[in-house]
Amino acid sequence: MRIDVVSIFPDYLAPLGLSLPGKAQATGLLELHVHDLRGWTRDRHRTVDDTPYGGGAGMVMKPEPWGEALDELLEPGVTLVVPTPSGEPFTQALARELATRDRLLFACGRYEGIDQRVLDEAHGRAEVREISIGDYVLNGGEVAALAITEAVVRLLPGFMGNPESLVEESHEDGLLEYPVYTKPASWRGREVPPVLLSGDHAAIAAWRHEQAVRRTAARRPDLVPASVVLDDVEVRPAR
Ligand SMILES: Nc1ccc2ncsc2c1
Repeated sequence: MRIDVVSIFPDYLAPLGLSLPGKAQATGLLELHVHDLRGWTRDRHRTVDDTPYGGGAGMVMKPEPWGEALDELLEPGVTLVVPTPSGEPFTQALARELATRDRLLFACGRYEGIDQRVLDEAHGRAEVREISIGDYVLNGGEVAALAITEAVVRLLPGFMGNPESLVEESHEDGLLEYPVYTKPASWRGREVPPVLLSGDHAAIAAWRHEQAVRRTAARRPDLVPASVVLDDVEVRPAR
């Protein structure tokens, strides 16, 4: 997979050279290119934003630099990923979908966003996915690009040493992860649940699944499959 990221803060993407994505690059599974949007500006001040038509606070990213960046990078077969608070929610299912693509191009907006005409034009010639990583206020799309990249890259075939570890993870089966324990067996008067020391793998698997369901019901009732009924789990009311 090749990933290109365009941002006015390219250094923000430096962590992609470390840990998971860094390893993928070293093994040839991932080709990563980070670009400074200002490289596609034409004026001496390298202007990337301007005031919004219709008034209002903040600035909007100008279409010209983005248009030229996409002219160069949005080649046939590239999926354009636009992190935005108004996007579709990013989920593990969407991460799996993006992991099937040959090339991703992240357009990281700042300010109040990118002139809509850039996205409208891109829709006419490429797959465009506007994606949100959550309902809170960030200053731009770079954090989302980091998160989406990590979630996608670790799904690339051959990247994770033990593919089995991908199956048990949180959200892979739609549930939150069960609680985990390691040595020592007793710590500050707190003991590891005995079932985990029993060697009974069926009992351990059953306990872990029940813990995952209980934790999901308590913290994320929206994720609990309708088929599951837990009569003794306190589910916090939706705020
Ligand atoms: N403010 C905000 C919230 C979510 C989000 N997701 C991708 S960019 C972004 C920006």
